[in-house]
Amino acid sequence: MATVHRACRDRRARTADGRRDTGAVISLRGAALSYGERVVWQGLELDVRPGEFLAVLGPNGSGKSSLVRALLGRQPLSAGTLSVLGRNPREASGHLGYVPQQAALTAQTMLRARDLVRFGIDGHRFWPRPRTVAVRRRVEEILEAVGASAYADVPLGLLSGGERQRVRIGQALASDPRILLCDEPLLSLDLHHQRAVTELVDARRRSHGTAVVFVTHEINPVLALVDRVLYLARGGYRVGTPEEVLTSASLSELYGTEVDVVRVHGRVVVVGAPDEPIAPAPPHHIHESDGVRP
Ligand SMILES: Nc1ncnc2c1ncn2[C@@H]1O[C@H](COP(=O)(O)OP(=O)(O)OP(=O)(O)O)[C@@H](O)[C@H]1O
Repeated sequence: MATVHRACRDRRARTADGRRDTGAVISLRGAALSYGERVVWQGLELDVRPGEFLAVLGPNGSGKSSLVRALLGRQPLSAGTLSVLGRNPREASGHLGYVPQQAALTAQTMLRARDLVRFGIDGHRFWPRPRTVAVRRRVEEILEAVGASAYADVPLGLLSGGERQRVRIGQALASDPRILLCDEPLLSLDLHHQRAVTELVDARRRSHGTAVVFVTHEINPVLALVDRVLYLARGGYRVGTPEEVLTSASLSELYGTEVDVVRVHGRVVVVGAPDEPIAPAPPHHIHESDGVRP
């Protein structure tokens, strides 16, 4: 027995690529992602801890969704290493919950919230799936947890954007993930639904220690919840608490142009940040100490 424990301890002590385990559920070292000649980001050093809420910000085309795809094991890095739960991201994908960007659904779809959540539990199995009492009970629990019980049997195409987003979060949570990846889950939601969605995600990470990587264009709806911000722009990045990263000095340096960060009534407003992707800065722009804040 003691041998087994020691073996487990030893396995935990090292990550898949032989580095000492820091307890991080996501670990990127010297990571770069390119499409052909186009370098999206590079030199990325990042550890995400269990239960941490990391918001990923940046202008259009800065590589936020590409990062999510890399974490899902769907997009290889062009340099550096990425480990998810101490493994290759593909091997860890069963422990990840993913809330994709809002996809258009036809009003004709007959799929219901109940079906989508069930796919989250047993979607990886081939049909026919046994509808066990345990699965049915779990579906009900999740629908209840995300506040979707009332419309569990309504075709998804007839639900509002906010209702659908609750169901998607339910689907992502159904497999009891250790990491939740959310790609712009607040897009096109009104303030009330934005709050409901962010509270659901926050409750999950507090109750289960699920790490959250939350891509968003708009920091304010999650500002009070996030532990750290990863801000991608111009091929580089900054990472740290919102107070560290969302400053005029930090973002001006990252963008290579003057950017003002103003705080008004508890909201953060970034003024002067270019919307369009700018050519990445040359590699020497990224300092070793950039953004690597414990
Ligand atoms: N499969 C691909 N092949 C080639 N280029 C790609 C591919 N996917 C994304 N890109 C390009 O990589 C860059 C980063 O795209 P990505 O979707 O990751 O950015 P983003 O920050 O999520 O953007 P947005 O905020 O607009 O959703 C963009 O310039 C995009 O056109």
